[in-house]
Amino acid sequence: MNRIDQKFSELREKKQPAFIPFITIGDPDLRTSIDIIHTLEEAGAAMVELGVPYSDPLADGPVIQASSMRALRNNRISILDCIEVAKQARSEGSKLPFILFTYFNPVLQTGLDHVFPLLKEADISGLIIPDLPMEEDAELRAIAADYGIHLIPLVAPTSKERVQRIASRAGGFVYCVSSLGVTGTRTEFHTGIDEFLATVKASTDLPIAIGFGISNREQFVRFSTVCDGIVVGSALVRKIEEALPQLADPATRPDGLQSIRAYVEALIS
Ligand SMILES: O=P(O)(O)OC[C@@H](O)[C@@H](O)c1c[nH]c2ccccc12
Repeated sequence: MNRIDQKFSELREKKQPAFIPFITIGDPDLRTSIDIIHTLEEAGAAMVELGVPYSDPLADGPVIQASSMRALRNNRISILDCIEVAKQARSEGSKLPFILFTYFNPVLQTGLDHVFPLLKEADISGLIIPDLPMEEDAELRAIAADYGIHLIPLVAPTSKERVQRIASRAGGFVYCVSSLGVTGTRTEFHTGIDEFLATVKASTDLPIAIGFGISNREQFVRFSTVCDGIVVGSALVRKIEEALPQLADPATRPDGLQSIRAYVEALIS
């Protein structure tokens, strides 16, 4: 059974939402990303989105764009490096379901036939490719299914009539984007967000998760009543950015990791 499915059914039993953090792999470096993955797991993350840094993150706001640039500037992170990070974290005992988050170009450049065996070998359970529209995902969806890897679709409040079609082909869970525009913390969400979430929920038996803009406990609680999962990216990436000086020095590294853990624990428990 796919780790994502397993985790959602465990959490459903406990009537708990899945906290799904997003981090940019390689920001500030690969080893620190592995330590952050372990820290997120200790803090209560249900699964983790491992972001492949990309030079043209068109769907990302300033925080994640800066994070991608740091990762690429520090050490030219490739999609293969990110897959390796997942493999290493697993070999160090992580039980988290891993979701590789990547724009389509790095997958295309590496080649589907090359990427999928590596994803499988690294025990990666899901894939999110924000710039791969449903109309063009047939080949990738078929290969993902062969490897038992969920291709997790994004649905936006404007996806109205497409929601049904997108949800009917989804795997793992349906990622509901809370607002139009790019990633980044928000105080307001798309008007009609609750109706949108109800529409998605009615169109699939899969769990639904919400992302874009969530940063505080009040928002986490609000969306936990409707969604099975809550994704937090920018707010967490910002915390990592603030902790960079501590993470850079072995003497203060534990404090840096602790500040990340404290943020997550305050958010979800
Ligand atoms: O950063 P936010 O506002 O918390 O949103 C989650 C988001 O970071 C993560 O899921 C993600 C990172 N890059 C993306 C691009 C498109 C859709 C989603 C994403």
